Amino acid sequence: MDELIFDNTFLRALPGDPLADAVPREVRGALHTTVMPTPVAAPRLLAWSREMAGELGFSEQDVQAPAFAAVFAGNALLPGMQPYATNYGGHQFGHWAGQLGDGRAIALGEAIGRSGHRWELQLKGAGRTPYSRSADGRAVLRSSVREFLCSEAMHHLGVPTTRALCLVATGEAVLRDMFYDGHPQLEPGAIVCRAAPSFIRFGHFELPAARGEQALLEQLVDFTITRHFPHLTGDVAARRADWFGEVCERTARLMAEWMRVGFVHGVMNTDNLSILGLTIDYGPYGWIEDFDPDWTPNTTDRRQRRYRFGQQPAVAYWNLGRLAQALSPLFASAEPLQAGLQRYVDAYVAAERAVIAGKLGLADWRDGDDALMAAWQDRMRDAGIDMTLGFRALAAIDPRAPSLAPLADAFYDEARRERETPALLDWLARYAARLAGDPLPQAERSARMRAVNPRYVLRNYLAQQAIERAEQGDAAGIGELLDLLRHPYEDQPGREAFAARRPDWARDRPGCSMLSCSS
Ligand SMILES: Nc1ncnc2c1ncn2[C@@H]1O[C@H](COP(=O)(O)OP(=O)(O)OP(=O)(O)O)[C@@H](O)[C@H]1O
Ligand SMILES: [Mg+2]
Repeated sequence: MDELIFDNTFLRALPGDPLADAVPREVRGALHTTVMPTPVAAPRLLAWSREMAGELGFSEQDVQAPAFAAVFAGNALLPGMQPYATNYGGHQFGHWAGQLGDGRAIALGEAIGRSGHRWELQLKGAGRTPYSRSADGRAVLRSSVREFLCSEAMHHLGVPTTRALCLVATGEAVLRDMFYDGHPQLEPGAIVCRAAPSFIRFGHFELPAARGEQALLEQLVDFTITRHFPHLTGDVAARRADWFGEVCERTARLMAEWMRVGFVHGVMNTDNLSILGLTIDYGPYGWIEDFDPDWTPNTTDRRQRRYRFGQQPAVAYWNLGRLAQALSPLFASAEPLQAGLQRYVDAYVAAERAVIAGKLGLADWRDGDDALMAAWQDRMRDAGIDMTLGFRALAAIDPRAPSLAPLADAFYDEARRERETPALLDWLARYAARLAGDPLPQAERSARMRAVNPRYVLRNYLAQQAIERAEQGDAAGIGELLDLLRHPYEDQPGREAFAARRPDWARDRPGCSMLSCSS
């Protein structure tokens, strides 16, 4: 375990807070504060990612040793680890919120993986930092299970994401008012060790910009480019312009991926958008079940629905606008920033077309295919079809004799199924006609479709079942789900139940369809 090498560039290259304690405060002129994780009573390993452990050179024996749980609960450090919390701001639900920062996330350092890639390791729920404001710096088991599982599930789906190394129970209770209704309860606490090339967010740039700390902003921009976008060349002005454009493009591709798999982030504040285009902060996220572009899992956003599924690409664009505004002091004119934002639009259109062609099994996107997709989404919404099952079933449609048989298990409501059958058959006929003019042989088409339309996703109720088991002391359900979600595109004999549509009991149940921000 001691062989892991750390090279803590963020800490070394960027200005830090002269104070090193966890007293809540405004931290100016600095991007990080040295702060130790607060030790916990009884660390116990609940789950771990085989792939991430392998990348970091941890053997199964290492992982199972008590020292591993101690390190990733924040009770001990490996040589080379230098804990710190970072300083960022953000727009929350459309409003500038000022300094936020890592209030419960503590970075341990940047480890060099077996592949040569660098991984910033970060504990979420490791205790108070100067950025905790009035909160406790901790995380509950339920939100930590969800973060651990979804980080790895998204990776296996091929969606850019921060990763998770392990999940450790703290043996301590955390007080949470889950529905903000005046009924706080003690819940088991946990810590996830996340891993990513960097956790830099849009909000890291917004905060120094809002404070007029231009030199700090410039340092952060140039550090980000040098460390994380080394392929960009040219003079400083050109590199900065290209960098912003690439951030826009990566964000566009990420949005197309979320829309492809039916992921709703739930809290797309600018402090939760990664500068590397990774999915970051698995809070009150959810997966689309009965197809509804207006759905959001986040109970805090129930009325405004700012972060609803169908709105995500537009919100990302709005967030990039805030980033552009923050960066504007570094540009002689607005033109490069506007060009970058245009790159978002163009990249999103291109990525969306590729997603449409992939999900419908078309050799190439052609004029009219977006309307075909939109019509299918309308049919799924009106008929109450499960998104994952609905798309997966399309691969089994025979274009010479289209029928609804492959969709038999995808409906949530019998009456709506009956009512919408004629419209569905019309759509199938239109789809079959489109396939008739497409060069892909049927077998290849089906295989391609199954490679982009997952069979297994982290359905909200599945995560909730694993959480409830873990809360009862049996963490095995977490590992079982992770194992399933390692191969989301393969039919896994014996595991059909995990692909089934959400059971009725889970429809309106907290944790299954409604998630609280309280975590
Ligand atoms: N229990 C807590 N203690 C201290 N700070 C917290 C706590 N929960 C959230 N915060 C802080 O509130 C802000 C917004 O929280 P948000 O829910 O977006 O993030 P998060 O889930 O804690 O973390 P991350 O974005 O790192 O995944 C962040 O600054 C976060 O650190
Ligand atoms: Mg956050």
